[in-house]
Amino acid sequence: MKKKKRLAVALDFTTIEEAEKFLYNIEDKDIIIKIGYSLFIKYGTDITDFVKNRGFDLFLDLKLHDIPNTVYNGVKAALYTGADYLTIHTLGGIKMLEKAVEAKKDSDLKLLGVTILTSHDEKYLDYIGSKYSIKELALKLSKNAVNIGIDGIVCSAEEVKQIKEDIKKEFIAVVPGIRTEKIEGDDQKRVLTPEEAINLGADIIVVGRPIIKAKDPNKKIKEIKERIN
Ligand SMILES: O=C(O)c1cc(=O)[nH]c(=O)n1[C@@H]1O[C@H](COP(=O)(O)O)[C@@H](O)[C@H]1O
Repeated sequence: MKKKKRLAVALDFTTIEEAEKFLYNIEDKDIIIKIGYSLFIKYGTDITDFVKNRGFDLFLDLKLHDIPNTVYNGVKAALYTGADYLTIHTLGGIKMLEKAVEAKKDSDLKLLGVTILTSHDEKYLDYIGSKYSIKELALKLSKNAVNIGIDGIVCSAEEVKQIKEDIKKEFIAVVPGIRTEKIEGDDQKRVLTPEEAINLGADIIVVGRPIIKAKDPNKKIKEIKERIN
């Protein structure tokens, strides 16, 4: 059986040259590469093809959030990239999620429903007028998404344990907001370490800056993998 990859590296560069240079130097192929829209908007399938052709699993992070018909077409379009994973916002609502599931149909694409971004803290609840706590809201959104047929959810390590315990159906729990040390002026609010996230139930952790800005990214990948295995 194919070994499950537990580390997704967020390739949050702004030019394809930086991304290519980074990937040429990466020794470990046993990782997932996440491409967000900073690269995808500019380079489209040039960047996704590059990731696939180098043998990495492709995590396309477009966080779709729109009317159902537009998201349906967006998911259909994403299928052409050969992505293994694609993010959509669970806050987009039930109809939108249903259309996303319909669009991916029998393909191998795994849809990941983002719950509450790891850069938010409780202040966000006031902003959206939620009567729920972040934990409650993330759980509610995850349950809806998984019931509709979304393959996985994205949440912080703070919520993942309860979400894993409360949802009986099988799904993938993806956890960003991972830190090995403090980053000055960090925009992330709900963060934990790689091993904490995995011990709390994450199936995949997403790590960006701690790896791509490391002096030696290969060493950092190795260190994180040792910490989660
Ligand atoms: O969907 C995501 O990947 C995502 C969801 C979320 O709640 N928080 C979050 O940080 N992410 C992404 O995960 C990556 C985290 O990067 P670092 O904060 O640099 O480790 C970024 O590419 C974010 O866009």
